[in-house]
Amino acid sequence: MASVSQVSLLKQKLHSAKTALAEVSEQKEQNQNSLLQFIGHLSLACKGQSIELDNKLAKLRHNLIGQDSFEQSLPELVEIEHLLKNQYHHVMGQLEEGRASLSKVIRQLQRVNSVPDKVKKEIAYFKQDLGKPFHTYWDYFPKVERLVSFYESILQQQLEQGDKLEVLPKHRQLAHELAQMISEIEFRKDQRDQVLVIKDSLSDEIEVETLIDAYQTILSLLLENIALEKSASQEFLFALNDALSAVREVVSDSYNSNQRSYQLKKQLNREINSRVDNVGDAIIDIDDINHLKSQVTEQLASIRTALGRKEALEQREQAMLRKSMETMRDELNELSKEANAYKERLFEQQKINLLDSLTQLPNRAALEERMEQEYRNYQRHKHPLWVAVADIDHFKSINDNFGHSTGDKTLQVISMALKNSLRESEFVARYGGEEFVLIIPDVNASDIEHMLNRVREKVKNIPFKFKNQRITVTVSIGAAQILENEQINETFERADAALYKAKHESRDRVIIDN
Ligand SMILES: Nc1nc2c(ncn2[C@@H]2O[C@H](COP(=O)(O)OP(=O)(O)OP(=O)(O)O)[C@@H](O)[C@H]2O)c(=O)[nH]1
Repeated sequence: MASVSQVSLLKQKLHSAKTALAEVSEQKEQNQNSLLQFIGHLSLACKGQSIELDNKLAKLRHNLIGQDSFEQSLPELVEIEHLLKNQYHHVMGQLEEGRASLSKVIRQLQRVNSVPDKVKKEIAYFKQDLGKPFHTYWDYFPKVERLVSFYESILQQQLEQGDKLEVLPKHRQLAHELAQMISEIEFRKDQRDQVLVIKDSLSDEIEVETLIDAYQTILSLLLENIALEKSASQEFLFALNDALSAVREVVSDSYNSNQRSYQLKKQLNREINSRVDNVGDAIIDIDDINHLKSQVTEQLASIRTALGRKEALEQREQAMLRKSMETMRDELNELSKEANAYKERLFEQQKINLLDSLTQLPNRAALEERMEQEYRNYQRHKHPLWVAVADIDHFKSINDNFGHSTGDKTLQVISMALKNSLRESEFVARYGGEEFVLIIPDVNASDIEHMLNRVREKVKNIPFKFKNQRITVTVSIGAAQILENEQINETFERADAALYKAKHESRDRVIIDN
């Protein structure tokens, strides 16, 4: 009996265990299905964000369908979690970048003068709103749409106004390039103030009309330069020609008048001679003394007249000669004045040609001349000779943050500091942009690094203050010593490569090529 009841109890237990097992596996299947469903939705939601993530999710879904437990897929899940995390940071980064570029565009929009007041206000609110970070792309897209609508209303307004041209980033770029080009052109002293005004007008807020005006003015200044140079030579040639023809005229005048007066003189001489002969004949022929007296008196009177005429002729000749000599002297004086002015102009032009107009340091042409000269010295005496290339660090950010004319002033101040930190026998030129080349003779290898570091520190210690902000500007320097059998250009290239290294090793440093 007891065993019968035990068996039925066991049966009961077995039945309920079976039911429980069935429930558990049903539950598991349900869980697995929900997981599959979840992964399916996650795949859809993430689709297109990252190919790697897409592939991993598809593979996981595929694996889970064939498996009766998802434990095997745990490593894949961990990987996907990692990818999702990365994706999150990537998206956040992109959103932040998007927000920053929207803010930049908005700042540019705020600079446009012709924005209607109402839109101006909306833009200001929008800008405040942009200060808050975005969390999803859905925060970002409407902002872009809004921005486009601002553009549209500004464009609309401008179309209605009709005359003012819209300032595009391309125009700003052109203005920037023009300003840079101006820095590289050598203008005459009397043109420089005008050029500075144009340069100022090109920094920061420009209008398209300003840009066009600037182009026109610069072009006419350049043309004027060319024309002036040409007319200077022309003036000189004309003056030279005038003077030469004056000389020729004087010579031929004096020849002609000489010829004429020679004939006259000959005739006069003949007359005088014949008078004298007549007197002689009279003395021989005439016996009556009274008659002789009157004859002689008559002859003498005509001799006197002839002599008087002769004297008058000679005086006239003398006066004519003096006059033509004076004309010739005046012409020659004029010519030599002209030649001096021309010489001065050429000298001035030569000086301009060798000086950088912005910094007044020697320019690239002057550098080449000096390099040749130092190279010749080196070949003769074999004393040490160094070439160093210095470049201002992050100079672009000075232009970007404080404007091109502040950039120009910075270049001027640094140029002076470089020049003042060198000895008389040393040389610095502006090679271009924010790059300078130093030629340093007679310094030993053990001293050069210390010497260049002094130059670097000198620049670093300049107390720049822009927009009430104390700024430290630094330079990186690369240097090389000329080697036996090396051309100086090769030394320059090694110095430039050392500068490149200095730039890559955190800047504000001196690197010597060894
Ligand atoms: N204001 C002004 N800027 C100039 C002149 N010549 C060149 N520049 C600017 O100098 C900047 C040089 O920038 P980059 O070559 O990028 O170098 P950087 O910003 O100094 O950076 P690193 O050299 O890498 O430290 C550019 O923005 C040029 O427009 C000039 O005569 N005046």
